[in-house]
Amino acid sequence: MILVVQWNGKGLTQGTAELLGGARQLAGDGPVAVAVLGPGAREAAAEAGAYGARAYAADGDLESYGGEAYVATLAAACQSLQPQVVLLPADPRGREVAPRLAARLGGAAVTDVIEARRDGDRIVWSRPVFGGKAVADVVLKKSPQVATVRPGSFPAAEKAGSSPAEVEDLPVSGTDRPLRRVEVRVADEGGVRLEEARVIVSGGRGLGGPEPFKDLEELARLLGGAVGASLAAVDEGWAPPERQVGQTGKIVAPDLYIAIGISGASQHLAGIAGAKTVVAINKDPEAPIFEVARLGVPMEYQKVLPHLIEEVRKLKAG
Ligand SMILES: Cc1cc2nc3c(=O)[nH]c(=O)nc-3n(C[C@H](O)[C@H](O)[C@H](O)COP(=O)(O)OP(=O)(O)OC[C@H]3O[C@@H](n4cnc5c(N)ncnc54)[C@H](O)[C@@H]3O)c2cc1C
Repeated sequence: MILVVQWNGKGLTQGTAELLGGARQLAGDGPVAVAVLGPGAREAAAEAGAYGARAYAADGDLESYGGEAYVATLAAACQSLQPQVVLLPADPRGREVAPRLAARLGGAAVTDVIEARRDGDRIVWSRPVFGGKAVADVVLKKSPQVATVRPGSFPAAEKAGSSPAEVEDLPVSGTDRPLRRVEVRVADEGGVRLEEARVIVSGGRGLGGPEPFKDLEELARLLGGAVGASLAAVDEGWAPPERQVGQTGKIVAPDLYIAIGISGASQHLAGIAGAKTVVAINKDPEAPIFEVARLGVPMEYQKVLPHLIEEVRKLKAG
């Protein structure tokens, strides 16, 4: 069995549909299952039926107990379900849980997977290394194989129907530890979430100040996308930290990534390795961003951006 995990219970997410797509590829004719952990998990898990997957739910407040509740609950589930592979989202929770879960089950973990394929009995997991400059193929020698998968790595599974799955309950464990959450502060991301955006318009230090980010927002709005930023722009206070793209920010995989005034440092590129098309506007024709850009505009952005916005506006109107 291949077990796909989702952390919260508000319906099955796009990310889970992608993990299900990957699970289906790797499972061949074998069974695929979804486990949803958190409040509302039962309802969300039932949607797995539409994908022909089995459904499990640990419906309860795990978040208050930190990573331990997720690890303990999943470990107990894996001990009874015996999956060969567990797929987790490559988000902060997934990065925390994957190695701990693998260690507890005597398995092995691989993080930040961007591709996976069957090679006979083995699964070959591909993950970026050296800040995205190279890709390593990894074969895990212990089972279960626990992998965190970056968004956009697999095409989302198609729904085969709409009938809800029978949901089996998983007991919630790990809530008897001394760690308790005292407060939650939710960052107001407003609009489209970076991780789910199909289009991202990102700005860097080359914008020269916070004002031009309003134009980036306008372009992103017209394209139905989200605004991103380099670490330099975030450090300057021109964009909030939750907008940072890169090695220490968000890992994104949009269809279109427009980088404006961003040099293309390896730490930034590490966050956009999964972008399908990169467009760069940068006044320095030698900027490394052009090495990954399919379309490059080696000009000052002030001379390009207003026209770009105007053209998109016309196209949308016409
Ligand atoms: C451990 C570590 C982790 C890091 N993590 C991240 C991360 O997650 N994300 C990240 O982004 N960075 C990260 N960095 C920082 C990274 O190394 C770079 O410093 C940063 O990405 C640079 O941001 P930038 O491209 O906006 O700025 P710069 O490198 O200063 O580039 C600005 C660019 O704008 C261009 N420009 C200037 N004026 C104009 C104009 N008028 N029109 C058009 N172009 C113009 C310039 O030619 C230049 O190429 C990390 C660094 C370290 C050491």
